[in-house]
Amino acid sequence: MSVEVYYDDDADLGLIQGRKVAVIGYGSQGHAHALSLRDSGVDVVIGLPAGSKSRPKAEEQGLRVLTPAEAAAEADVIMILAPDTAQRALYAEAIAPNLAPGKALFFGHGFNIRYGLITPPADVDVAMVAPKGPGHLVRRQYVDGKGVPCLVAVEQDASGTAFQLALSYAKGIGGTRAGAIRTTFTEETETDLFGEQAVLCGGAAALVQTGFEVLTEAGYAPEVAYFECLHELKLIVDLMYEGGIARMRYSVSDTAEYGDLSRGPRVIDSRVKEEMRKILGEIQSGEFAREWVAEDEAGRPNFAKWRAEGAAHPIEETGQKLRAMMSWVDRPITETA
Ligand SMILES: NC(=O)C1=CN([C@@H]2O[C@H](COP(=O)(O)OP(=O)(O)OC[C@H]3O[C@@H](n4cnc5c(N)ncnc54)[C@H](OP(=O)(O)O)[C@@H]3O)[C@@H](O)[C@H]2O)C=CC1
Ligand SMILES: CC[C@](O)(C(C)=O)C(=O)O
Ligand SMILES: [Mg+2]
Ligand SMILES: [Mg+2]
Repeated sequence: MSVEVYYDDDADLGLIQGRKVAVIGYGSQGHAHALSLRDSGVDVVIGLPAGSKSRPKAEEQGLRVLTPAEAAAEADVIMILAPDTAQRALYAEAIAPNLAPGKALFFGHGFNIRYGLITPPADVDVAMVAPKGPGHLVRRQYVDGKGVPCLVAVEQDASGTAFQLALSYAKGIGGTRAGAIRTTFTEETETDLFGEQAVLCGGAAALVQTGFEVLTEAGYAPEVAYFECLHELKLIVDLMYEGGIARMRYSVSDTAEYGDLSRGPRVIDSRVKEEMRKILGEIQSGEFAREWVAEDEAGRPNFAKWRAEGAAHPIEETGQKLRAMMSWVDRPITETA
């Protein structure tokens, strides 16, 4: 199945420049969207609760910060970039009362629409601009004149121009420099959850930790194991990013390539593939969404425990020491650029 990919020349920045945009939330994605839209000449206001710790970060950047309800009331386009689990209550309390015909409700991920946690009225546009990358890199790439690809979708086209408006927004954050793909809320939500669970975050982190454990438990130095299993992974993935798996295989030694071809499928075997299919099934059926919403409502006990266990893994201590010697690696995370 072929998809439509849109680039800068396909998008009219003037559409979003002609609207007032409320960015609700100023975290990883929120700061990137808000600052890049502003730098693209868009009138932006930030919506954050009164006691939010993000408020000073946005204000330091000269952005106007209101409550979510005030920002939603002022804006023509309301982009929700609060945590997925906070969006249902946020929408009911602050956004829904401030929607009116002609306004547009935007999302950075389809979770709340796909799983029926938010049901907007029929007279507003409902669209999504979902960058395929972490917010801090969305901003960094924009500043560097590059862009992170985006998925763009329209759930409800009350105005008849929702897609063009979403594409214009994507241009404002640098997405159409790299390419914006037209998709649906369902496809974005299900593939995004699958990607982060099985490959990008869950799969990659477990692979790195397990490789580190096997080497250190066999008596090898943690520093050697760290460089081998974590640091070098970025350099290997950089080659895949630039030219696919083929370019990585071109650059590594024939010995590495033979080991890759003969041993890789033993690590990621049919059992792993079957588990990936199960994970996808839990996403498609809504089981994962129900579990995550219930976990959040219970105060996130498992999330907190697993996060603490991850932070206490020996690879973190080893990495901290080694990265301290590499000023170009330990780049601080900021909500400015
Ligand atoms: N992280 C990423 O790179 C990506 C995220 N997305 C999607 O973007 C959305 C935002 O995620 P992400 O940027 O990670 O979120 P973060 O957790 O990084 O930031 C959330 C922001 O929302 C604020 N916030 C929390 N509760 C509320 C509320 N009730 N009302 C208004 N603001 C609130 C937080 O303020 P405070 O500082 O006070 O907590 C913070 O500024 C999600 O839908 C996510 O799936 C999509 C692609 C990638
Ligand atoms: C890979 C994780 C992600 O989907 C992202 C940065 O794209 C997220 O939800 O943060
Ligand atoms: Mg993602
Ligand atoms: Mg995601």
